[in-house]
Amino acid sequence: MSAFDESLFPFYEFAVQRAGVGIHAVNSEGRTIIYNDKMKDIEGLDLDDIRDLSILELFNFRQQPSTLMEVLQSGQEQLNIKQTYWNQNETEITTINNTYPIVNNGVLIGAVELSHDVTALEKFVLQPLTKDREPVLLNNIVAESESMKKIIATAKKAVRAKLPVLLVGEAGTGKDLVAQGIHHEVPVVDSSFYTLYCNRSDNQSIDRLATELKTDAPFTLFCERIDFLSIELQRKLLRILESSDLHKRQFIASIGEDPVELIASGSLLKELYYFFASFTIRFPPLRERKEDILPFVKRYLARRKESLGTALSNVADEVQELFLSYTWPGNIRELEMLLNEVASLSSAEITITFEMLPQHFRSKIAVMDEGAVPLPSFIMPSEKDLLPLDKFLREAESYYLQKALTIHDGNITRTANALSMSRQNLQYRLRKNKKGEEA
Ligand SMILES: Nc1ncnc2c1ncn2[C@@H]1O[C@H](COP(=O)(O)OP(=O)(O)OP(=O)(O)O)[C@@H](O)[C@H]1O
Repeated sequence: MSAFDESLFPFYEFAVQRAGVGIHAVNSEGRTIIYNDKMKDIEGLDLDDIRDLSILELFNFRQQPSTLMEVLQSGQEQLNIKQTYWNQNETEITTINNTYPIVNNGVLIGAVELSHDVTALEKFVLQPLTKDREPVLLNNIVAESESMKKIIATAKKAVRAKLPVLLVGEAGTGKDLVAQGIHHEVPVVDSSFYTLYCNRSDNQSIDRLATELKTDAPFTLFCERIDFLSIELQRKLLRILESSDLHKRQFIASIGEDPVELIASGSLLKELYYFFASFTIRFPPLRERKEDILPFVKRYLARRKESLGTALSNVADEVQELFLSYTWPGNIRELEMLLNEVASLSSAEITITFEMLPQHFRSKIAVMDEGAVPLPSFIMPSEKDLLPLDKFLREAESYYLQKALTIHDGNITRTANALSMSRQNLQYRLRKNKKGEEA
């Protein structure tokens, strides 16, 4: 088969588009040249969104080191790299990636990443192993920090008052867990816990809910992330809830950001907010209540030992310090998934040591240690966080140059060679960026 047989291109193209793995290929300059439908599903982006972006602009998309960029730099393949991130649709995604350099006639011409979406596997097979097998009780939730203790106390008051509750906090802070704790606080015979997973355009589940609410059965309804529903569906949900018997049911909802901002940006219906807001419970991110980190780890290891018989029961001092200094953008969920990963790869080890931490986590810590200013995220969660383009590009450039210098031990000549620029150009850009930072 000739490599240049152009009549085969439609077949290649078809196979790439229909493949069950995400495929993302970049040329040697880091420009995207292939981005298939599966990758679009995974990342929530379109080829048109990214075609004109250089890797500089793209590489912070996952807020994790870009394996494509690393492979372009090193020429070495990277296999079985697990990444968890929040895509453009604010959906949490876990992938396992294999990234390969593409070499033609001895010259590196680009890199290709194959992404396996294992989100469902994580959620339904791996995560339940760490979940409580018994009903979640408010008293069993890890609450060492003052703010978490206050959350538990307010949740108990809400149960007594039997009023709707609004849980406000970033993803992974424990809103779902507290909703379940509220449900189990005062057991009601035959009462069930229902979760309405709010999806922008999912009319059907709202209709199913309307039918369910017509019955007499007691239950707790948890509307998870109502801010993800379109305003039209929020209005419909409100109508259904208002026509239901409030005394028989416990209604709980969650949102991911401050309600005032969500209302102002048109993502939350004011009236729906008022419906739930009798008890508003705010969950601070984990980085603002670090006292919960080590107790959570301790409890996780004890449970894992009990259910799966793993030997792990301690954390080395060095790792404890890292856990306390890291910012945990994915909150307790991120910590829990990291522990899942470490524990599933452990055998007879008793203590979690630095060497047992996965490479992607160590890279994040390394970036923090270098004092690098985290890049503004390429995909912004809300309009207010958008930076002017030239400011974003300046920050991206500064970050990239610093990373490149670190890789080459601060050696200007080697760094300039690696970046295919002259020493003078590199020095000029470093000086310019420094002035920009001082200004
Ligand atoms: N205080 C805590 N004690 C024990 N486990 C916790 C605590 N907070 C969170 N978790 C665990 O972390 C994971 C994420 O929590 P949860 O699903 O409740 O977050 P969430 O705020 O509802 O996230 P999202 O907004 O993405 O739905 C769960 O597995 C949960 O069991």
